[in-house]
Amino acid sequence: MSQEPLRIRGVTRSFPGQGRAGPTLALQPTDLTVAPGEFVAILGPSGCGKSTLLRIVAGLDRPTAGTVHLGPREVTGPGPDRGMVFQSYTLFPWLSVADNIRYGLVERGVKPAEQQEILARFLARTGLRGFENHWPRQLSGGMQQRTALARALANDPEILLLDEPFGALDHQTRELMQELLLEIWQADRKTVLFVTHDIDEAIFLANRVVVMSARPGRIKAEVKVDLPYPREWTVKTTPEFGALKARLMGEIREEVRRAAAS
Ligand SMILES: Nc1ncnc2c1ncn2[C@@H]1O[C@H](COP(=O)(O)OP(=O)(O)OP(=O)(O)O)[C@@H](O)[C@H]1O
Repeated sequence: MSQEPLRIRGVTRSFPGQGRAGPTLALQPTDLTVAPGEFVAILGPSGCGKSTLLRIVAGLDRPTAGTVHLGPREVTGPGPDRGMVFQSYTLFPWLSVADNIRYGLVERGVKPAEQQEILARFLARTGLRGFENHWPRQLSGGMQQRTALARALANDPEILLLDEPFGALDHQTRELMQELLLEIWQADRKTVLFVTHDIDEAIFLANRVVVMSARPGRIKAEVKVDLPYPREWTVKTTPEFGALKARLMGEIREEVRRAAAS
């Protein structure tokens, strides 16, 4: 699928109150453009509306006001042009690894020979060769997320939407998954919008880090990450990485304090 820019314009979201509680304003008017092939990380404290914004881009939620366009098309619901991976494991438990990865291809009526070719490619790229007949419950958390990533990529979406995809993994597995994602991105340059609250993860992966304020969320800062690609884990030990980290820590600490005081 050719890639198109993502344009988020004036998107707000408030959730109706329940009982005596008033409505929750989750997102203040938000504008963001993501260019084709860019890797943008959205960083922010818990509850600042990161997932809400990503769900709106995915078409799983509707904004209270504002619009989202992928190329010329307005987003009004989910579609195969956007591939999503969530933090919680969302594989279909009744389908094998292979059938999970093939799911979107079967839905779209892709010919069986082409399905096999795509499946083989993404099993190899995500290191899952040999596990195609396993059930999700037989896989470690890291392998489940590899399968989820392969499932999203197999549909050749215009943009990948990743919501804390490694958030439930242990530290070592998380770092390996970051390297795997980076390898895939460096090879394909697929547009990525990646939500995280992990500063190191955001810097290591992204070209640009967008920092959100405490709730109600808005974009309060944007930091370009000029570290060259291909990146290896050793980049985390460089002074340039340290300087970016110090700057982003400052931005985030301010927001966490504000959130705790409110
Ligand atoms: N369906 C909903 N109904 C009511 N309130 C909601 C709903 N979804 C989100 N919220 C509220 O909107 C705010 C933003 O939530 P969101 O999940 O987008 O934050 P987040 O930045 O992704 O947080 P975290 O990092 O903890 O996942 C929170 O206060 C949350 O309670």
